[in-house]
Amino acid sequence: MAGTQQTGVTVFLTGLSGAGKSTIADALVAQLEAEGREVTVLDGDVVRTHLSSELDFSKEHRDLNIRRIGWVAGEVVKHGGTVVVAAIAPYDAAREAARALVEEHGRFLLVHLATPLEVCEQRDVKGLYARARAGEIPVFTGVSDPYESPSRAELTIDTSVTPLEESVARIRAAMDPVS
Ligand SMILES: Nc1ncnc2c1ncn2[C@@H]1O[C@H](COP(=O)(O)OS(=O)(=O)O)[C@@H](OP(=O)(O)O)[C@H]1O
Ligand SMILES: Nc1ncnc2c1ncn2[C@@H]1O[C@H](COP(=O)(O)OP(=O)(O)O)[C@@H](O)[C@H]1O
Repeated sequence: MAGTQQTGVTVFLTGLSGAGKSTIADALVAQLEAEGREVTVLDGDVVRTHLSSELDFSKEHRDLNIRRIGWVAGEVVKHGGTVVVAAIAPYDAAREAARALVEEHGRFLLVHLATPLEVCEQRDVKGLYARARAGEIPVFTGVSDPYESPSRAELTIDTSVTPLEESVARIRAAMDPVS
């Protein structure tokens, strides 16, 4: 019934490659599903395979990618759903545009994974930083392309000092509306 539908929410994880977006998204989704909640996951890598396969990593295409993610998230939230986004989303204006699309229909939590570049680079989960430093990837976020820190984030977490379980617990707590 429309009047009793729960308010939808989007958790938007932003940060450098290797900051911990996918790791935290996976653990958060596992917890939400264990609670019996269905979750729509919009992970940058997956979105770029299915929805944004023609896009490159220019500013224009990154912004378009994030606008698409924001629109899809808004559509899910409109119907009371829960969305977890994991995307670099390096530009503040695009993140705020995604926020606006979601907040037309429900709640939006921006989580800035502020893990230092040195730590992300040391992790180098996919070997991309080494390739970027070698000049094989000409525009790589944090190395040769900007990451704008959020002007407003509901949560800021540095995964080099915050255990995974604590990050998930903080985000999960922030998802519940203050009564
Ligand atoms: N040039 C360049 N810069 C940044 N990232 C790159 C690049 N090329 C490929 N990749 C891989 O693409 C993943 C980021 O995609 P996103 O859709 O999240 O990026 S964005 O939000 O549109 O900026 C990102 O995934 P994560 O490492 O999980 O962040 C990278 O694996
Ligand atoms: N406290 C932590 N929180 C999240 N990830 C961590 C933490 N400590 C180490 N890691 C590791 O850092 C890496 C983060 O990679 P990933 O989640 O793929 O980042 P992203 O999706 O932002 O590119 C993983 O290998 C993960 O195991």
